[in-house]
Amino acid sequence: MLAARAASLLGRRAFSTSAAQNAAKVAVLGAAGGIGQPLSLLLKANPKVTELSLYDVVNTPGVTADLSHINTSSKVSGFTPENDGLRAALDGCDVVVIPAGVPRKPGMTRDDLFKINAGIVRDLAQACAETCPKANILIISNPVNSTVPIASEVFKKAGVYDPKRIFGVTTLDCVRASRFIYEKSGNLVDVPVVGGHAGITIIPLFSQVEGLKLSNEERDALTYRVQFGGDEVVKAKAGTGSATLSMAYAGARFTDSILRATQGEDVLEWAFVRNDLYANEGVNYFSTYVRLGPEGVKEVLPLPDSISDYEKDLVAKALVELQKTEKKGVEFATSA
Ligand SMILES: NC(=O)C1=CN([C@@H]2O[C@H](COP(=O)(O)OP(=O)(O)OC[C@H]3O[C@@H](n4cnc5c(N)ncnc54)[C@H](O)[C@@H]3O)[C@@H](O)[C@H]2O)C=CC1
Ligand SMILES: O=C([O-])CC(=O)C(=O)O
Repeated sequence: MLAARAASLLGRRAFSTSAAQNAAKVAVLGAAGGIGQPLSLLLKANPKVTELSLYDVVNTPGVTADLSHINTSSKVSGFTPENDGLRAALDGCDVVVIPAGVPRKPGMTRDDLFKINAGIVRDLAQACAETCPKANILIISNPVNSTVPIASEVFKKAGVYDPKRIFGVTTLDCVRASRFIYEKSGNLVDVPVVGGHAGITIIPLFSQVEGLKLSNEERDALTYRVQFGGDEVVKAKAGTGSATLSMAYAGARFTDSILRATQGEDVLEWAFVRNDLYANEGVNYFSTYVRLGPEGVKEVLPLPDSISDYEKDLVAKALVELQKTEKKGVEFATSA
């Protein structure tokens, strides 16, 4: 019954009604924020999470007390910077989800967040590298196209880098693309979205959706809507932030995928990870279909040969941008 309720909260997949077989400690860094709170709620409702560790620079005790009254079996603990709280939060973690940092206001690009969020992600990654180097690190903080390279460089410097375990969470792009196609066709289908997570680097592959027929005008409009879906929310929130609830949903889905893979299930997800698909063009991180296993990324799948010429052109444009944002992240992390 409880598991069924949790499943309906997460919406996408049904959970087994038996208790979780494997222990899984999940930390949320930035847990008191707009994404952090609903994400932590969804993780509290996920029976695969046996321990939930919440960290934020403010307001963690209240969020922790609140969530700890929910009658699922996981233990919830809250931490602040006092008493080396970050290390305590990360101790023994299997998965660390990072939505810490500032969100956009109207008129800003995700890259405008670099000035503040780059340092936040660098410092949190440093603590992860020292405290839980084998955990899967799920980065939500923008600009993802730079923060993933930053975290990777921090892990390299610390001598504990495993590219199979650092992920940029691009799931919201797939969730949006799926919803927008549903609004058009009435069919709820997965839509591959590849590339990166900012404007023109976000590439929905509508050609890969079986049976979907779009005119060129419809394809252009839907592509634009997926690429700039984040801006729609930023505009509607009128200065109070960016997507939080849909991101929490997407982050909970991706975390659940990682946990299912950890427990031995064969899972496919789209994620922004280190790979060689476009390394010849100076792009070492690219969101693509990845097969997940107990050790993180088990296989990186290339884009299908059958993508359209229109989509190939979008990939070419995205690579130019991705090369720059990766370089910016690497230079930041290696310069100190
Ligand atoms: N990857 C994606 O698809 C998406 C990414 N985002 C990004 O997620 C980030 C968070 O967004 P919101 O939750 O809306 O922002 P928010 O401002 O509501 O929450 C951020 C939280 O991070 C905390 N924080 C700041 N510095 C910290 C530190 N050093 N350690 C721990 N916690 C710290 C803040 O106290 C705050 O509670 C933003 O960078 C935003 O752009 C947002 C939506 C989608
Ligand atoms: O648009 C933003 O700034 C937040 C984000 O990444 C998204 O909603 O996709």
